[in-house]
Amino acid sequence: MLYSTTTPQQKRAALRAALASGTIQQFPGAFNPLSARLIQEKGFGGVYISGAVLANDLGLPDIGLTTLTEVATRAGQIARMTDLPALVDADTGFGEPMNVARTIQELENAGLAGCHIEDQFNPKRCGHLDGKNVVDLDTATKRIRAAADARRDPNFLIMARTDIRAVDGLEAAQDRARALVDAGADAIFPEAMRTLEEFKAIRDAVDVPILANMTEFGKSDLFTVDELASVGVNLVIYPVTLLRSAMGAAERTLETINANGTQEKEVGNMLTRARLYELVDYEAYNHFDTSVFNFQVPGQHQSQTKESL
Ligand SMILES: C[C@](O)(C(=O)O)[C@H](CC(=O)O)C(=O)O
Ligand SMILES: [Mg+2]
Repeated sequence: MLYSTTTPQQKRAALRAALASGTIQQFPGAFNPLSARLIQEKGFGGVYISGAVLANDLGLPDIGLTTLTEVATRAGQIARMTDLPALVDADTGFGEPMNVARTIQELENAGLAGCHIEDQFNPKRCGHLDGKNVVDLDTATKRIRAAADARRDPNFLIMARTDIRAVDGLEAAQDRARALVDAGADAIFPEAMRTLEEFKAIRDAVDVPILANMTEFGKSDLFTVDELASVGVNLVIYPVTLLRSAMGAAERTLETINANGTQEKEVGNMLTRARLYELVDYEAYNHFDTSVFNFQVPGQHQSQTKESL
């Protein structure tokens, strides 16, 4: 009821343990706080909070227009609705090293379990689009070092994302991944890998957990979780999947209303009122008052509820 009772510290420790468990983790992207509830209910190990989704949700393209305040606020709203650890996309860190340090502390304050910081130039773009560029090694490693030094909870996960594969090739991605780990990254997100072999090459280059981004309509095929586990991937994200599904459904429903003058035909595909109430734990709120106002009035024998007064 209200919010998760698991503390951010517990979630961070849980994320560390999950990544060290040897079992691949699957984090779907929550496009709002309620969808984080659904992700938890369906048994996933964690929640991803996508920068693309946060931007698109505001009607903006994913080109670095969102601010730290917007991202930390929304990510915090999502993180506090679930007991699962939440990993947030911090883009390029919202500036250079000093800003990156502040970003980490704000994300810690917002209750996140970790974040990833990428080595793209600003304005950044989706890692699966052409025409992106990366900063030099010195700038990239400084961002990560600043992030690692700034955290106050040693379990807050600093993941370094490198977009260099699409710019300078796979070997450059291996070299950069190693350098980012040396700079203090706890995990690596190699962006826009094209094949399973490429994931394997990154796996061979570093000893820390690695992430696979299974975003649709991008440069990677949609590998199964078993395929990804077979090449040593520790964590797979489905960043924009739920937003695309939800918006796809919304579009179809609007078309149905236009075509038929009623939504009737789509009702069977909707989350029912009962399911929606279940997800927001409506029942628990019904009982809240009765437990709080169940007190003894001096001079009377039986306890009285608010209703009987
Ligand atoms: C993972 C990602 O950074 C995101 O913001 O979710 C995006 C996803 C996408 O645009 O499909 C990315 O750059 O891959
Ligand atoms: Mg992103």
